[in-house]
Amino acid sequence: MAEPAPLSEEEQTALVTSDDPHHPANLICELCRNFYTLGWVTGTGGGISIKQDDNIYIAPSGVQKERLSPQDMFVLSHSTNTYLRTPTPLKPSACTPLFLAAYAKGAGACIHTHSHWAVLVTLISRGKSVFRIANTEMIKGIPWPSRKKYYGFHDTLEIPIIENTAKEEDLRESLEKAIQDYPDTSAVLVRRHGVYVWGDTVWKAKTQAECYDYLFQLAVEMTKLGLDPAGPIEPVTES
Ligand SMILES: CSCCC(=O)C(=O)COP(=O)(O)O
Ligand SMILES: [Zn+2]
Repeated sequence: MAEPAPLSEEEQTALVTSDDPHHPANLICELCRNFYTLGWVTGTGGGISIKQDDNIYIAPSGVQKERLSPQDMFVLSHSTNTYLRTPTPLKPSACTPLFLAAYAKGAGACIHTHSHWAVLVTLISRGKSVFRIANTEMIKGIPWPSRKKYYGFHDTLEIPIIENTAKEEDLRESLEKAIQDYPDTSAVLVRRHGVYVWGDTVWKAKTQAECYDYLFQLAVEMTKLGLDPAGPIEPVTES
């Protein structure tokens, strides 16, 4: 099939220009400012990508994510895997292959954070390739696709952990394997690095990223107190 003709300058600009605050190009800027205040995307690392119909919106690499403007956004066609918009002299996020792995699973948005809690949870998991937590209210914010429901309070949530690589883009293979091994997961932790979280929509991805981050913090604090995040509920012995 012939390559589609490249878009004109005006057409490329139109892809990222909208008064609608919910337009992906606007939303990525707003959410990155919020995520920066949470410590999720500081020092240019981390970010978010949003898919609208066939168009995937991606921020540039190596720029301060809290200072993005809609005109900085790359737009990739999912079906043809070609860029519709490439704002020079920028490069698309190094997380792009990882975002694409989430889109291959049917996601509508993918968030990558460098949250301390995500990093610490991979460290307390010492050499394990999965993190587990159970009997915690915020587990109920995480979908369980094969059961067509959300996890329940008493369920054990498992999040795969992969090892970091020198270059972000080289994580793709092990992230895809983790998704294969844990087909119900909507997050993959990267040891000493952070986490990728995806959801059906941008709002679901955001809610899930918040629930995961809460669970990671809780697990780290529980472990410091000598409590097992995946342990059973203690029976009540005194009235
Ligand atoms: C100091 S950030 C190191 C690279 C990284 O982990 C990352 O998430 C950067 O992504 P970018 O979108 O800036 O390519
Ligand atoms: Zn990163």
